[in-house]
Amino acid sequence: KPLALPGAHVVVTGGSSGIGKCIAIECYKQGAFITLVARNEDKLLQAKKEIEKHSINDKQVVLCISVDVSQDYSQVENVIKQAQEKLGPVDMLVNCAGMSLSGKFEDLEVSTFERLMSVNYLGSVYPSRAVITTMKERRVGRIVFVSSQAGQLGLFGFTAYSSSKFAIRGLAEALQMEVKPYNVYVTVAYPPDTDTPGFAEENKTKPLETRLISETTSVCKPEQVAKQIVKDAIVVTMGLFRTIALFYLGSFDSIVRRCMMQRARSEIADKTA
Ligand SMILES: NC(=O)C1=CN([C@@H]2O[C@H](COP(=O)(O)OP(=O)(O)OC[C@H]3O[C@@H](n4cnc5c(N)ncnc54)[C@H](OP(=O)(O)O)[C@@H]3O)[C@@H](O)[C@H]2O)C=CC1
Ligand SMILES: CCCCCCCCCCCCCCCC(=O)[C@@H](N)CO
Repeated sequence: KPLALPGAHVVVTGGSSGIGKCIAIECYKQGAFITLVARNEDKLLQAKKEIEKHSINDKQVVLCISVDVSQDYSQVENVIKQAQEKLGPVDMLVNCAGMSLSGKFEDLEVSTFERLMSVNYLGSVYPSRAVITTMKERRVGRIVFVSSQAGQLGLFGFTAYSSSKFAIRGLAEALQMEVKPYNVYVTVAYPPDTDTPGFAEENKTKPLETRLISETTSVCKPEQVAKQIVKDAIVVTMGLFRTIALFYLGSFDSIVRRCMMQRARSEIADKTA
């Protein structure tokens, strides 16, 4: 049942920096082949060199592809095609590309809401949409979404960021219900503040209240956050919320399974008729 990482193809968006880079290193250390997806080519090459230091055999490959995951679906689809041609079908997709901008609601430009929604939300929809058909066909796959603690609680200064991270949760839970019968598993990570280049950038413009709220918890190391995310993706378990919702989700899952079986039966009946 757990996904075997040795020899697996893992695509990490946002894999050139911070949490994404640490996730790539963690998977590479366990024998995976990696595709890094981000915009800046220098940062991609830098990260590739760093990741390659952790190889455990001489067959492992780190592929880099530059694309903006938030702009054009057909570009993202092409990137996934290229990656699959070089390293085979994607076994695990980690949607880690994202950014944070904070400020009081009335001080944020309207364009900031559009930007965060495209990068954090659509930037997770596009790569997932591009891998899902093959995963369902192969009956193999993991899709990881990186939300945030600010994706569980709406917090001062995060009207634009929190909503883009809440959106990810809705997407992930709905998608999980669709793909579970195909042995494809979806996980969502809700990390706390983590010491990354993106976090340093965010702190330059954080409102005081946001900073004080954020300082009530400690800052995590990206290696530690990455380790947990990879572990949760390999061995899928249930969080507290999911346990409470177990009855409902379980009965919904069985509706989905029943429909799938019914459809399969009528297809067979049609063929033999
Ligand atoms: N650090 C933290 O405190 C927390 C972070 N998170 C989330 O974790 C994720 C990673 O954060 P963190 O490691 O701090 O971020 P970093 O800023 O350090 O790294 C972001 C990565 O995403 C890439 N990226 C950003 N925008 C795009 C885009 N439009 N298209 C393709 N790639 C893109 C960047 O490369 P490039 O710029 O070259 O494209 C880079 O590789 C984000 O989704 C963030 O919201 C969640 C909770 C806490
Ligand atoms: C049941 C839920 C538990 C909630 C615990 C309470 C936490 C309050 C402090 C939260 C600090 C803000 C985190 C945002 C991290 C982030 O996404 C940005 N740093 C990205 O750069």
